[in-house]
Amino acid sequence: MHQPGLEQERRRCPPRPPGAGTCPQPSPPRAMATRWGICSAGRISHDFLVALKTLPATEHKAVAIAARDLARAQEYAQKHGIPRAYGSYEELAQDPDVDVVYVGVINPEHLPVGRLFLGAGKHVLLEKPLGMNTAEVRQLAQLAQSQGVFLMEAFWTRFFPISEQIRRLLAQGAVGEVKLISVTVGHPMENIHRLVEKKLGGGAILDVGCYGIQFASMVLAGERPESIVASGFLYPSGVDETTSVILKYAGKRQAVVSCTMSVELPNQAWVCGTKGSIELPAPWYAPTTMIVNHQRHECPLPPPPQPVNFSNGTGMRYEAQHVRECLLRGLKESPIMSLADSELVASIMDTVRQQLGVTFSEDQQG
Ligand SMILES: NC(=O)C1=CN([C@@H]2O[C@H](COP(=O)(O)OP(=O)(O)OC[C@H]3O[C@@H](n4cnc5c(N)ncnc54)[C@H](OP(=O)(O)O)[C@@H]3O)[C@@H](O)[C@H]2O)C=CC1
Ligand SMILES: O=C(O)[C@H](O)[C@H](O)[C@H](O)CO
Repeated sequence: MHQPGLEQERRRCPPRPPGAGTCPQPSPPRAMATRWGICSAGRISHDFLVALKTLPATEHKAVAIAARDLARAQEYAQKHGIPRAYGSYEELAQDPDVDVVYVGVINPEHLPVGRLFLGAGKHVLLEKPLGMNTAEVRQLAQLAQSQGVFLMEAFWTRFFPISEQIRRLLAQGAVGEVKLISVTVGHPMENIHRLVEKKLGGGAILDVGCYGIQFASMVLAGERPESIVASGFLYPSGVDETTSVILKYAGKRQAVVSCTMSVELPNQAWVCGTKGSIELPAPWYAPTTMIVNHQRHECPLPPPPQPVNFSNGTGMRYEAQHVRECLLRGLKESPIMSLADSELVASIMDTVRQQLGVTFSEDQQG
């Protein structure tokens, strides 16, 4: 499963300190390309493949793709120049030439599909939310640990150069003590079947609210809130439509996250501190601009070589680069999006869903 070149490189590269971030510039060619397997021929898998094409082919190669239907896997393989297509995820798991699998399946499948690849000894980059609840996140984290493989939740937001700069600015005290984090995230998405159906793991909290919660967690360096208060509305299907969450932290600090699937929100984020503020314009969760103490900074993305489904979709290049860096260093989890942080985000979402009365069948399973 491991490439000899990568193993050698691992020995040469000492781990970087947590929070050091990923270099936004293309890194010089080192060792062999990271060989990606792609699990699913869905919308986000398409964007991930386009994002990989914005990186040097000497560093990132999509070598195989699997979908539940072979014809769709073949269609994606042809569109994206991927050498091998499989009609089952199991075949991808057994491909010895795949180093790391990008998993872009619907939420309730994250646990079983994640288990399949981790169990086969593959490194895994698994779409958000890592699990349907904290128990699922723990199961995946434990399996990755026992298998000695890398696992990361694909919160792409954290790996944009702007996010790296935010972490640096906060550490330098550029806005003083953070007092309020304010985030809105939401679009009209009621026409997306997987988002309104309970058995498909729908609802705004798991789909987009998670971005706001992980952002608060990043800004406050993984601190656990003292209290969580949520208020919202559900669809008749039992998944959440619109929710606002107040996370209260020690020392009179708050994060306020509003999310919805029914209307377009401003999709902006603010971090307000005792000495200034950081503002992220829309779409803040895929940030290419920030305004720090009234000064604007831009960090544009390379143009997509093919059309993408999601705004700034090529921004997934940064998480892919980060995964490669982690693998080169022999890390089993990311210092930027740790499994403890995934667990914290999941546990906050569990509490929010409990307060709203949103329960999935996965919540009943121990
Ligand atoms: N980081 C980001 O910006 C984004 C992340 N996401 C995340 O990615 C995941 C997928 O979202 P998206 O690509 O929009 O969704 P799609 O509906 O486009 O694709 C989901 C894929 O899930 C697979 N799947 C596996 N089991 C089932 C099942 N029982 N029913 C339906 N589909 C199944 C299918 O794979 P197959 O092709 O094998 O049939 C399908 O292609 C979600 O977890 C979402 O949260 C989504 C959008 C943006
Ligand atoms: O992460 C995302 O951006 C989401 O899953 C989208 O909100 C969703 O696919 C609707 O476009």
